[in-house]
Amino acid sequence: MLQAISLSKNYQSYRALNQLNLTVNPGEVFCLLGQNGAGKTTTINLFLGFIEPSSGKILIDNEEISAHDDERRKHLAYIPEVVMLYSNLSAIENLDYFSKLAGFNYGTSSLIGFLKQCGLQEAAHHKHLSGFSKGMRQKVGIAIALAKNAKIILMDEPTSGLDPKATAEFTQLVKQLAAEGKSILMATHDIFNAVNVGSHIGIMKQGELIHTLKASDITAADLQELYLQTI
Ligand SMILES: Nc1ncnc2c1ncn2[C@@H]1O[C@H](COP(=O)(O)OP(=O)(O)OP(=O)(O)O)[C@@H](O)[C@H]1O
Repeated sequence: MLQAISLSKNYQSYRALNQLNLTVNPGEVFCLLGQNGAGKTTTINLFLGFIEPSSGKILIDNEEISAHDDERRKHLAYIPEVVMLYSNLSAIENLDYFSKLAGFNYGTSSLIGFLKQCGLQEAAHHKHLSGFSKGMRQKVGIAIALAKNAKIILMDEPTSGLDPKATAEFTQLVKQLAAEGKSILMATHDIFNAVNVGSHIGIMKQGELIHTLKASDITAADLQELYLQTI
């Protein structure tokens, strides 16, 4: 379980995040919406330990973690908008490399199993990443998260720039991860996808979480209206 308690971040005198309270339980997909500059990436970067909070707490499984707690952050995986992998290595080689970095040494059949679970077509398993689409890279990124046995997955605008089929495949995969008990926090600009994939939705404005809703309680059209009224 991932939690922020009164989490705030200042960049010099600018308050980028103000007193954020947020919980993502196992099996939940929390989608963060908000205009450019609302504080979504700042939130994700704080959870990842890329930046230090000015005040407030971050908890994983009810235990507070510091910005430098790399050991406890092993439970976290990160899927950015563009998954950074080695273009001159194949999907299997990338997966093997990043798994080993996280302390896991898998045989080829297990590595193939992770890639298959993420829907990467078999013909691509041994191909260099240089020819991969954005959607294919994301599948490898998620395979790495699975191989790391991450309980919590943070995603920053993962469907931005994906075509509708790749978005649908990605959405299906995220639902599958949640069904397996992962806690997922996703920053997105895609209101339709937030309702589709999210269990919970937050709308941020100027560093504050203004609304938190259950996705089952709102339609995409109503969410869009609420979003436009809020921002
Ligand atoms: N390193 C930094 N130094 C100063 N200000 C920053 C820094 N990083 C972010 N900010 C500011 O903090 C605010 C929140 O930025 P953040 O990137 O979290 O927004 P966001 O909601 O992720 O936006 P987007 O949708 O464009 O990704 C913005 O006003 C941004 O300019």
